[in-house]
Amino acid sequence: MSAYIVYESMFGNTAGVAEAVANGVATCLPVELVEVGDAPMILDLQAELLIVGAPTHVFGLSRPRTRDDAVERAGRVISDGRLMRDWIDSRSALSLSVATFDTHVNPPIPGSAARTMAKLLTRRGCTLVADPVSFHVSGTDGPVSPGELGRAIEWGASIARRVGLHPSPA
Ligand SMILES: Cc1cc2nc3c(=O)[nH]c(=O)nc-3n(C[C@H](O)[C@H](O)[C@H](O)COP(=O)(O)O)c2cc1C
Repeated sequence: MSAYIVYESMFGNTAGVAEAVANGVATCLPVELVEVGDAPMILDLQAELLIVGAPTHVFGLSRPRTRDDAVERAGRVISDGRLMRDWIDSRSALSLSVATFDTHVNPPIPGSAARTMAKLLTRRGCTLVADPVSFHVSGTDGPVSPGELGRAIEWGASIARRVGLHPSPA
């Protein structure tokens, strides 16, 4: 059994949280971490557990317009290719175990990329193995709020333990 973590990130905060989640998962399962623009097609994934992470943009997942706003703000961003919503948007049924996380400003405002991704993936037949979770950043550009990277490591480890101990039936 192995895990794949795919993330989208403009300013680097979600990338940092994804790395922390990967460190947690790696305590139990082999794991690969990849930016969404470099990920294989979702249908071709050779993993039993898929974890996806993205920044919350305008109450949900990024769109071309919100990506442009991030570029205007930062000049350069990490994710400048395929959108997470397009990567997830497979027309075929999927049967992966999935968990979703996002980054989100603190104090929180309504809406969550993690919940949007969970909805898109379960609609395609994936099974959620944990409730969608948000990790906080201190402002639009970050940094990740104190304690959140530790929480991300523990979240990754808890999912890997759960899935590793109770693999879904073949
Ligand atoms: C265009 C844009 C829209 C955003 N909309 C929201 C929002 O609706 N809710 C929220 O909590 N944060 C919002 N944010 C803040 C992002 O969630 C924050 O920039 C992100 O967590 C940083 O992650 P990253 O460094 O991986 O891009 C927005 C940021 C941008 C650039």
